[in-house]
Amino acid sequence: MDVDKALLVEVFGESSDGEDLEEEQSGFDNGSQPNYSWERIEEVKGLWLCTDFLSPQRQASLLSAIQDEGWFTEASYNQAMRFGDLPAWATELSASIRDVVLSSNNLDHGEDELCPFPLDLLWREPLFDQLIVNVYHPDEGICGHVDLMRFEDGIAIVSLESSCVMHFSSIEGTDSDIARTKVPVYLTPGSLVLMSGEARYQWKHEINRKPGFQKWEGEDIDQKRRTSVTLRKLRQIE
Ligand SMILES: O=C(O)CCC(=O)C(=O)O
Ligand SMILES: [Fe+2]
Repeated sequence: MDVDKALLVEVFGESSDGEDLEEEQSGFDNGSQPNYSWERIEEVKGLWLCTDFLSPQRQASLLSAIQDEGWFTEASYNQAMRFGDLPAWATELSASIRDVVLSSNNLDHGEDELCPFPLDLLWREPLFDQLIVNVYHPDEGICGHVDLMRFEDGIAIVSLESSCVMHFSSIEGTDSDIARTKVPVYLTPGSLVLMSGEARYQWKHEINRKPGFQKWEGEDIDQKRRTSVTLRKLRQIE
């Protein structure tokens, strides 16, 4: 087995017709029925959450593939970026994102609003060509921002290691109710967030991990190290 194949097998398991593996890899409980849980965040058009995107085993494998890159050898290193050709594990992750969108029930609905990722974005090649891995220690987060315009529409974020709340706030002025309201989204390890359209361009996203801000259903979230993988596509320069 060559190194790339060995790595892919480690991260994503052996391709096999065995039923158990099929279930593990595809999220299909009987080979035909999709069983991923997709949640549409109603307040933020274009924002979708798939809470069970990666099984615990795949989360562990993905983390070890990231670790094997050797990007985070010092505690002070907390971000790595790659452009263009992505590592094999990230290309596989992209393929899994395409698969999990295709498994959603809403594809043939015809209404973009009910599809987790617009189909024209889903079928672009490559789906993603830019990768950021962020490592956050307790109390560290990311300030409210809209991702840079140098990236196309259609952004994916995979969460690993621990849970956090990401807040979305409209970029509209501060006067309206909608601008004041922050929409909380609970990101658990193994979850996938997809942002397109309004969610990508009209809403800022932030993770405030200062004491008192990480609460879910009234309870403080116990902060631990969190790793995230963000996948985007660079805009072509015209
Ligand atoms: O870590 C995250 O979940 C978000 C990262 C992010 O928003 C970014 O890299 O632009
Ligand atoms: Fe971002």
